[in-house]
Amino acid sequence: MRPVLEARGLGYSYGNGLLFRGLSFALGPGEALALLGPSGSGKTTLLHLVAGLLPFQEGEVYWEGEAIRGVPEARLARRRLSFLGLVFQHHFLLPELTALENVLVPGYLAGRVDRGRAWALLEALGLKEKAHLLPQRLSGGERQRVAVARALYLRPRLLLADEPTASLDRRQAREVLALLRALAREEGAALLLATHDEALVEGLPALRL
Ligand SMILES: Nc1ncnc2c1ncn2[C@@H]1O[C@H](COP(=O)(O)OP(=O)(O)OP(=O)(O)O)[C@@H](O)[C@H]1O
Repeated sequence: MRPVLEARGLGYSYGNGLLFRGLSFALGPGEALALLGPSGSGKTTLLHLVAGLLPFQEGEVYWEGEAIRGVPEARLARRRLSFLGLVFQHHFLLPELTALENVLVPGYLAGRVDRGRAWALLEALGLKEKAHLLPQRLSGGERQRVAVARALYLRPRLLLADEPTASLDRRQAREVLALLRALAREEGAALLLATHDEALVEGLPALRL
C-alpha cells in the first residue's frame, strides 16, 4: 500500500547546530508512530518539515507518493487543508465559539460544513453533553478532545500531534491519547505523535531523536 507519509534522508540544522540527519520513515493509513526525544531535540522541527511548513535542507517528504519540495505554497496550503490535521500542546480553540462551532471551523474554511460529522466526532470523544459550551467552561482534557475532533473533522490522511497531552494530568493525558489513537485508526488516518513522555506511548513504534 502507498504510504500516506514518507520521509527520506531528512536533515535539519539551525545555524551550526545539527538537529538530525538521515531520518527516513514511512507511515501507512491507520498506522501510528511516536516521535520521541527530550526537549530541544527537534521534534517540533521535524513535524513542521513533514507538514511542509519549513524550507527543506536535506532529504525529501512525500505525501501519498508526491514530493512536496518545490510545490507552490498556495497549492500546498490547499492540499494541507484536507491532507493534514494538527493537534498542538495548546488547544488553540476560539474562545467565543462553542465546542461544536470550534469543530466546524475547518469546515467553514474548506466549504464543507457538516454538522452531523461534528456531532459524531464530539460523541465519539465523549463530549455530546458539552457541545454547546464555550471553551472556558471545559476542563483541560475536554478542550484537548475538542481540538482532536477539530483536527479530524475534514478526514485528514495524516494527523500530526505535537505534545498533545503535555498540559494535562496523567489520567486525562492517557484518556485523550487513547481516544486520539483509536479515532485515527478507525478513520484510517496516519498518526505521527511527538512527545518527551515515553511511558505515555508504550507499545507504539517509535522514532528517537
Ligand atoms: N527558528 C529557530 N532558530 C534557531 N533555533 C531554533 C529555531 N527553532 C528552534 N530552534 C532550536 O532548535 C532546537 C529544537 O527545537 P524544537 O522545537 O524542534 O525541539 P523539540 O524537540 O520540539 O522541543 P520541545 O519538546 O521543547 O518543544 C532547540 O534547541 C531550539 O532552540
